Amino acid sequence: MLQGSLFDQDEDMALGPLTGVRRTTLGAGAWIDVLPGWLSGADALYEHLADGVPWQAERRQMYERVVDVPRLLKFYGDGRTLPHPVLAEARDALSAHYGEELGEPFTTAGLCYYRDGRDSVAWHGDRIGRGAREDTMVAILSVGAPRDLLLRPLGGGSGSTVRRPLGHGDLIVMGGSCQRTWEHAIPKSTRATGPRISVQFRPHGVR
Ligand SMILES: O=C(O)CCC(=O)C(=O)O
Ligand SMILES: [Fe+2]
Repeated sequence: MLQGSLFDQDEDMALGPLTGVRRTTLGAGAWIDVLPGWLSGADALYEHLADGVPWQAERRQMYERVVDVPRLLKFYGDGRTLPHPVLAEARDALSAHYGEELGEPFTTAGLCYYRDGRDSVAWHGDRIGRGAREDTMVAILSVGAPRDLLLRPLGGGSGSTVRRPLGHGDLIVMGGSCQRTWEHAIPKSTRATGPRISVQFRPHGVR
């Protein structure tokens, strides 16, 4: 459960204007846009998603072993009804704000549930789809406990790692060549860490 005292339990859920995003150029054609507190009143969304999404535990082949994926997942493809109306509002606001630069709308939503600090996502780029070849954007809305998102240039060594803490209601957008020239990760945390849910909005064919 979230600690009520830390969060805005009674605040109305509302998305702020995207005009407040701040862009950081990472290099090699990659950038990130950050907007802390994009969604206010995010407690209700966290609770709704934690309880209401049919979360899936997945297992993946890793070399000769099958291992648990260290987070729960649920993917909503193009045209699927999202589990809360504010997520459709968020997707449409992102499409309106970035449409010209991106050249297409955001259409899918991937949800991840990090139950505690042991859950994580290893270094990767979102390169299953077109992100392997083309510039694109992946926009992430974070709710629940804060976790760090790390970014590093592909093959560039850990000296150039960028750390962006993502808190309750925060938005980060990875853009340009970020998925193919950089990698990102949510590292495990050894500190007592509450649960976090992230919602990744992507265009059609990016995964
Ligand atoms: O949880 C996050 O913020 C990142 C998730 C991610 O990188 C992914 O699902 O591809
Ligand atoms: Fe990713």
